[in-house]
Amino acid sequence: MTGTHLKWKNWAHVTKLDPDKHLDAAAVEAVATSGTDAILLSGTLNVTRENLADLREQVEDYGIPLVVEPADPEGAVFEGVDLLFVPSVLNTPDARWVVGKHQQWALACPEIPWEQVVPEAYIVLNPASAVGRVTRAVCDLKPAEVAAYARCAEHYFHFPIVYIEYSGTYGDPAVVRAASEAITGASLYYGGGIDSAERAAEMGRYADTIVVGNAVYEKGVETLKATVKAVQ
Ligand SMILES: CC(C)=CCC/C(C)=C/CC/C(C)=C/CC/C(C)=C/COP(=O)(O)OP(=O)(O)O
Ligand SMILES: O=P(O)(O)OC[C@@H](O)CO
Ligand SMILES: [Mg+2]
Repeated sequence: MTGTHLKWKNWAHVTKLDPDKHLDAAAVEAVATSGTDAILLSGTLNVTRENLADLREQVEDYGIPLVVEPADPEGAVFEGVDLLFVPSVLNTPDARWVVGKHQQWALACPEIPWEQVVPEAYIVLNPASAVGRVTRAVCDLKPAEVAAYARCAEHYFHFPIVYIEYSGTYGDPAVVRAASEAITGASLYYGGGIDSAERAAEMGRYADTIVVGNAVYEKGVETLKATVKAVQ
């Protein structure tokens, strides 16, 4: 399976696994066969080439699409994965997280396989999350302000993915709804605090794709399966 042939735009449910956390083999198998459409290998802190490769080896034999979502250029590893989802954070005053890291990456690696790269427009809304702290995102935004970022992402920058990120906490459905009403062509991702079928269904009404991360570790695979069932 090559990246360009993957129908990532049809994914309704994605599971985000963190290379900095451990799952045993039974849990990995249960995630890979849960019905989730893809596995994202991603974390803001403590992701190394080693723990990323270890996690990739645990998940790679199940035939499920694998995506790396790097938090820095060192984490941009294409080996053994289908696609790279590369974030740009829109609501930060620090341009490093918009295009600066990307420029450093392009400088260091002149031969990036761009056809395997899918850019993501992140709107980071939990200031206490690792990604919120690292990027110093301005999170105190009204639904209309988030929607305006989403419109810029789609119509001005032509990002294929707009990602409403509440990592670690459950977000405001009114914000996700406003973003969904603001865009037409881009895929709307929602991630943060989804740990039940009810929350999956609520955000799944507005988002094209929901992302479940912490609940896999904190609540287990049965909960993950309930979130899959709620949106498929
Ligand atoms: C140019 C390249 C290849 C990379 C730079 C990419 C950028 C700009 C990243 C900035 C945003 C970021 C750090 C994204 C990482 C993905 C993400 C949001 C992971 C989840 O993070 P948390 O759940 O907050 O962190 P932990 O899981 O580490 O606690
Ligand atoms: O870990 P949770 O809170 O499920 O968030 C999912 C994902 O959006 C994190 O980047
Ligand atoms: Mg996390």
